[in-house]
Amino acid sequence: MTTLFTLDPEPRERSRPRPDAVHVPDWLALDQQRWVVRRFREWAAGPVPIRAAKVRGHEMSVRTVCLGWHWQPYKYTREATDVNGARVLPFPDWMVRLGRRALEEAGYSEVEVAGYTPDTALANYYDEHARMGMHQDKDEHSLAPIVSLSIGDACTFRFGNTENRNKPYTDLMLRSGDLFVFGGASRLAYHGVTRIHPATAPEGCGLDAGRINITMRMTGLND
Ligand SMILES: O=C(O)CCC(=O)C(=O)O
Ligand SMILES: [Fe+2]
Repeated sequence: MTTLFTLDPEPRERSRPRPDAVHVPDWLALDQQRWVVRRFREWAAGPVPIRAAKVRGHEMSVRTVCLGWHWQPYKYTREATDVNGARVLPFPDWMVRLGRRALEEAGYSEVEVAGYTPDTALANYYDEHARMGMHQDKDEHSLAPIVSLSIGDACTFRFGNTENRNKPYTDLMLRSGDLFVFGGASRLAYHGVTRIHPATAPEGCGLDAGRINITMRMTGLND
């Protein structure tokens, strides 16, 4: 039975909002979250500093730093030609291993797991006012699954359909440590972040305010 002021909330259930999309609550432990937040702070410092990408001349409210390949709306490049021209940091081996473990957790086959070699990550920072409009991740030339990790404040994540930005969609609460994987029939589903819930980051996650989201992807690009 749940009571109002319970200290240990009930474990949250795993869900599949659509075929080939899975939400795994509390996947990363607090010490792992803290470790990733430390890495995020290193990435954000450069060589390509974290920045708000411009979409059709308008700065996004989310700030992004990339690994492996630099994303700017509609393309991936090795050098951040829209920031300072520097080459982005390499994609770390530990993140490839983490991505494979995420697919395993999400129920992908051994062959799919072994073949998963993400080569770019977009690490986003949301302050309490930041949002991300409904969009498809379609600048990649590969339809390999996307692995998403969340740390810090919770958000409302809207996961929709592959046709358009409108209903049907499912609103999920992504909290610190949660994993979300979308591939296969959901790889091109529209999705976005409709709000950040301030002051919901758990003690010890390494982030006092705001939310970090990391998505790893396969670009399908060669040098
Ligand atoms: O912040 C999130 O959970 C989603 C981020 C996202 O959709 C993206 O970076 O393309
Ligand atoms: Fe996205």
